[in-house]
Amino acid sequence: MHEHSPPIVLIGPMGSGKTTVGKHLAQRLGATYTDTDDLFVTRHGVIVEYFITHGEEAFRDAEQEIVADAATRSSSGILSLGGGAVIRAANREIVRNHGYVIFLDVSEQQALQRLGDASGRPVLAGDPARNWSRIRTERLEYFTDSAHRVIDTTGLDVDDVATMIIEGHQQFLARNTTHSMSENTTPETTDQPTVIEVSGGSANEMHGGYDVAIGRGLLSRLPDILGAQPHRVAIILPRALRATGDVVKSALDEAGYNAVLVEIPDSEEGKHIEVASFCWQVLGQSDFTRSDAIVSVGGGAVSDLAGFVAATWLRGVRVVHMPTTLLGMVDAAVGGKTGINTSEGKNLVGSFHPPAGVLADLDTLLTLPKNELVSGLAEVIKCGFIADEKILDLIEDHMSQVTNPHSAVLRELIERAIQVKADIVGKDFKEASDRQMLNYGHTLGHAIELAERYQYRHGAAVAVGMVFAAELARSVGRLDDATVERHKQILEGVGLPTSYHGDRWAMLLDGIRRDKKNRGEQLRFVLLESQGSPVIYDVPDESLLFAAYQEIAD
Ligand SMILES: NC(=O)c1ccc[n+]([C@@H]2O[C@H](COP(=O)([O-])OP(=O)(O)OC[C@H]3O[C@@H](n4cnc5c(N)ncnc54)[C@H](O)[C@@H]3O)[C@@H](O)[C@H]2O)c1
Ligand SMILES: O=C(O)C(=O)C[C@@H](O)[C@H](O)[C@H](O)COP(=O)(O)O
Repeated sequence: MHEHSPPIVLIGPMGSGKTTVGKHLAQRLGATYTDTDDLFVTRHGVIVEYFITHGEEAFRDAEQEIVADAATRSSSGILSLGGGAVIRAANREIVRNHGYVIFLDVSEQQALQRLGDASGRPVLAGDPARNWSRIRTERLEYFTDSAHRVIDTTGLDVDDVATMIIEGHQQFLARNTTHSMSENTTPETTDQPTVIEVSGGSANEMHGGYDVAIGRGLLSRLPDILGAQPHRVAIILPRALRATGDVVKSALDEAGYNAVLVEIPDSEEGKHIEVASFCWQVLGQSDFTRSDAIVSVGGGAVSDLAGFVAATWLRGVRVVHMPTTLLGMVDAAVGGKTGINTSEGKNLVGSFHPPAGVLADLDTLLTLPKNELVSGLAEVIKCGFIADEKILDLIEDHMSQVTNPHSAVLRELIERAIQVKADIVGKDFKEASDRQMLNYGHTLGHAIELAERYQYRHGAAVAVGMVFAAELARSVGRLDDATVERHKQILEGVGLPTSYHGDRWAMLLDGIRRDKKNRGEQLRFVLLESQGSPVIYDVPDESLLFAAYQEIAD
């Protein structure tokens, strides 16, 4: 580590690995390691005793002095902050202005495993699991607020976490050679974006084509896509992405638009008619006209809902998607399908409404939890099986890199998956024929999501659905054993499920009967006849489905 590099500051809840990762990082970088809790003990004695004798306020005052000293004195090195230090706004500002701040997060289960019997942690006494969760939740906003980057350390090896931090730190330094650190909320472009066109002009054409840009620091492109016409812009986003939304809003306000933030419930909770109705209300009260525009910032649930609102408000206004999940980038934001769920099923109400453009900023993936990256990989793998085998080869050859948001492999996977989708959507926007192939794995997948009341990740459900489709294809003599096995190997390899509860068939069949590909009583599936050759299969007899289900039932 260069002697004048800003310190790497680790924050996070108990058990997230601050000490272990911090010491390991210091060793790898030949840097110093400082822990504010250790400094506290050296200056004031045992923390718990100080806390009890002097009270929390006095403890936080003393801790604040230590944080200020440690952050400003160390021009380099690794600094680990006591878990509660982020409660003080002053501490958050100090570390953010003086260092590269990493929020190490962790699951409750893994934190408790790491903490052992937690006897040295009086704040966990009584019910460690409940107390740990409560404390993490209370501090979550502060952690997120202070951090330049979030890393979920659950299940990760300490050396891998260190590598992610070192790579991130190098990029951070590169970005800050010409900017002060406090300006670092919007990462700067360090490379050329890739632009993939989704062409219009097919028989069922209803748009003139649009671009999907993939790269870093793409926000500056937004005004160009919106154009001069819109006066008002509604940025639809979930609460969790408020900080990103603020940055987008400032950029739009600076560019002369009148931008409003419209916060909606997270994930599938947002894909409801009540939420659409709330958005229509905001647009109405803000006097949104036909020349105004909507920007979605978030995952697939947000682009589906925001796209639906854009499609229906005044019978259609412009929408630009800024996907912030892998799944959103490679799939949901790309093809102009919009929709909401009803209590009977997934995406049952919706519309085809092309975006004016899509900005897939890879830097947003830096904060995405690993399970969400894994979920997005299901749609990438789907594109591999239905069209581009190189996707599968890349994943098999670089398994450890596919969830690393910095890796060139992940970027190539994203670009290839988008290309597959763009090629299909460009020819059949309204799903009259070939577009149905993008539904590979979704017939059972959507039924699982419904059965799970949308508490199951979309990608995970699609993964199970693809293995089911592969088993069905094998059982009717369409697909060879090796390709079926390849489904299981690759999906399991990245951490996706390939089986589902044996006792849920009746419930799943209900969902399958409501799939949009069915015609009348005829159930239809997308099956593979070989790698890269999907077809529509009219199911001649429901008992075939049940038999295939036995192959994936656990
Ligand atoms: N329209 C389409 O063509 C299409 C295609 C595929 C999927 N979909 C739909 O997309 C939805 C799934 O999308 P998804 O997997 O993106 O899920 P999601 O939108 O629910 O997002 C997953 C979670 O990640 C959080 N998040 C988003 N960006 C983040 C970031 N940068 N850092 C940290 N957290 C972040 C969200 O707040 C949310 O909690 C489903 O509803 C599915 O039906 C639609
Ligand atoms: O773009 C498409 O077409 C797809 O089918 C992509 C799917 O991955 C996606 O999940 C889509 O939302 C499913 O659409 P639906 O029509 O089955 O609701």
